[in-house]
Amino acid sequence: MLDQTNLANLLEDPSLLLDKALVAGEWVAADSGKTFDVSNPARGDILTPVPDMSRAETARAIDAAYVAQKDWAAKTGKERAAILRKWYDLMIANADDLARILTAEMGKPFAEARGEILYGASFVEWFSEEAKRVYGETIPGHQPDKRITVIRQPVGVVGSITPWNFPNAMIARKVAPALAVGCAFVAKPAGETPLSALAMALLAERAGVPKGVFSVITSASSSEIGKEFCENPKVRKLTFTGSTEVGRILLRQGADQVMKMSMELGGNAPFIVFDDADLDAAVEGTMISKYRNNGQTCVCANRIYVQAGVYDAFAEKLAKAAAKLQVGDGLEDGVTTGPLINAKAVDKVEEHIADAVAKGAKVLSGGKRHELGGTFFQPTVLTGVTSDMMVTHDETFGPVAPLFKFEDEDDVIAQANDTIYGLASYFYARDLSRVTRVSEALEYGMVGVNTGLISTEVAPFGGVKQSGLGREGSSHGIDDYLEMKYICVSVQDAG
Ligand SMILES: NC(=O)C1=CN([C@@H]2O[C@H](COP(=O)(O)OP(=O)(O)OC[C@H]3O[C@@H](n4cnc5c(N)ncnc54)[C@H](OP(=O)(O)O)[C@@H]3O)[C@@H](O)[C@H]2O)C=CC1
Ligand SMILES: O=C(O)CCCC(=O)O
Repeated sequence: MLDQTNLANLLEDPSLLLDKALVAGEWVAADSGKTFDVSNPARGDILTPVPDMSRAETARAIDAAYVAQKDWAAKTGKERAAILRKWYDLMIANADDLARILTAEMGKPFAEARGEILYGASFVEWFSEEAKRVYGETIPGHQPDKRITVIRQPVGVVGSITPWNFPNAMIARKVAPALAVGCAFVAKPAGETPLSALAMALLAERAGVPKGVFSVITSASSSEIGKEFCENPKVRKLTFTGSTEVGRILLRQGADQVMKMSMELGGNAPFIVFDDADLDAAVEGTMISKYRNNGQTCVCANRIYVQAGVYDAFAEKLAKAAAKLQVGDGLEDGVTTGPLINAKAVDKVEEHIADAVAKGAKVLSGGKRHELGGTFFQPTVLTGVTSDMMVTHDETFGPVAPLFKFEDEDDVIAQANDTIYGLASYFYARDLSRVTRVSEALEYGMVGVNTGLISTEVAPFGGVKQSGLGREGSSHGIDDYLEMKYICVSVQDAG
């Protein structure tokens, strides 16, 4: 049993565990002196208090960002790239410590947390490379004397609000493109998981990111910080990952300033298994897509549609695989599945299962709170799930695999698309025509074909419909942090 009573004792570099926030280049307490506690969801013990900041500290961070951004943008792409590359190297060098901090505050198993650190760092690496490629355009003039060029310039100061489920990667894939193109950045991480963000900011400082270019505001009053981002005229863009409900609030709040918005919101991912699929591969893909991060990702399979001919065999194999997951404290060896983030999340999972069972579904595996207590929950498989059940329309965000039975392709596509969401979707099939047809028919920003894991820094991550606006990652990931400027020059005759 590891001694986690003091997280700092588990770290090779204990200075990465911070209890101050980074505002305008200084590590400080809240003006009021108030703090709030960050706790370990696996054990319930308090890891450390952090400053409970308000609009005033946020405004100071924005002021500093506004000033610092000018010099940062004036550097060459190559100079910014070198600093980001150093930041990437430091994230890799400190990956174990960053992963321990992440597991302690969020709960995901250490190996998965380490995977997230590498994933987060990959965005810093990718965008350090893109910093040198912020290309413009030349357009043939519309009149003989006219020369037209298009340049792309940083939007300026960016505010970010991110959730607890990926405390490192969700910030990394926003701050990296922002800094790469010359923006300055003020981050507000989730109240549950600010420690990963603070550790990242310390490493950014060590890498040479200048004072004021990257601030991290810790606060238990997220709505107040959100208002400052939306109402302060020095902030030109807000980037958010979280629930669709909060995304709508922020879009409304930002409307008065007509600010640029990137939204990565909720999902309700369909995962379809056709009769011709490789069943074992489909089970493996479902396990990754459904139980990764204990079901707490916006791209997790939420509705699993299985064609009638393979339904029973698939359900049996999936239940067997789910029963093998090792639930426990993510810092213990061999654990594959941590706790849920909080009691509210457990209530939601229980509500979805109870509703499904009351309407006729059967629990094939799991179904209950785990004997470990706290917010641990048994990985669950439900059969006989139908469209009148809550799980059909609402993201469970937990370890519940609801299996729907379907007969034909048109019917399952209609069911898969019958949602306000459009983030990730998945299907398993071997028929090439079907693969093409179904990929085109799914109304989603991302489609995984014969794979349950689609996330990578090299591809554009994002949704359609009410799952969001904009894309993160890939060469497109910088677009939202840039403004286009068109310059028209009239060339006078030499004489
Ligand atoms: N797309 C995704 O990746 C995610 C989707 N979700 C979905 O949302 C559900 C609820 O999860 P939850 O964590 O409550 O998600 P929220 O959308 O409430 O929280 C995400 C982030 O937004 C902040 N926030 C909350 N309310 C406001 C506000 N009014 N103004 C500004 N910022 C705000 C939170 O801060 P703080 O935590 O400090 O309150 C957090 O940093 C989940 O069950 C899941 O369905 C959740 C997380 C991620
Ligand atoms: O849950 C999210 O918000 C993002 C999922 C992480 C990823 O796969 O990139």
